[in-house]
Amino acid sequence: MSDSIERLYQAVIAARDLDPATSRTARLFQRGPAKMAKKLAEEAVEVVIDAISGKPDAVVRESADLLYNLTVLWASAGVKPEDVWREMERRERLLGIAEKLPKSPVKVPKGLPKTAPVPVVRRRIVALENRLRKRQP
Ligand SMILES: N=c1c2ncn([C@@H]3O[C@H](COP(=O)(O)OP(=O)(O)OP(=O)(O)O)[C@@H](O)[C@H]3O)c2ncn1[C@@H]1O[C@H](COP(=O)(O)O)[C@@H](O)[C@H]1O
Repeated sequence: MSDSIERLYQAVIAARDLDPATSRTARLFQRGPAKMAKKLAEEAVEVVIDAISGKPDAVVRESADLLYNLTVLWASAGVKPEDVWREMERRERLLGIAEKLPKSPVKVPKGLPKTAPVPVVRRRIVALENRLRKRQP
């Protein structure tokens, strides 16, 4: 799937400077990030509605539109697909490590007065992330 998105990203970059009268992508770039964001949000809602309505074929079509509009917004924001893949790989490593940790739920002591602040449960993954960040060059 990442190959398809990377090809689409290259096509979006190539279409950016085409004639907005004939290229939807060029028209989106001409109208700017706010319009791109609006289209992306609309497509996300369309995916949600079709999924809840039990229309998998429509979910497929709208997901393709969603990925197209996301790719356009990435290009506009200066984000490349490989930036996102790198973040996903980083989380996979973190989650992979976190999955091996014992899940120790934080026990809130009984009898705390109602006004006492509830202890903030910091997910272990955050601690791991800090450790990994220290290790990275
Ligand atoms: N992958 C896509 C792609 N997916 C979806 N879309 C457009 O996204 C729209 C889907 O959103 P909507 O359902 O809201 O459609 P719409 O109601 O017509 O859109 P609006 O009237 O709301 O603007 C469709 O009209 C498609 O034209 C795409 N438009 C272009 N591409 C690719 O982008 C590249 C550049 O193409 P051009 O933009 O045509 O230069 C090419 O590789 C294309 O294949």
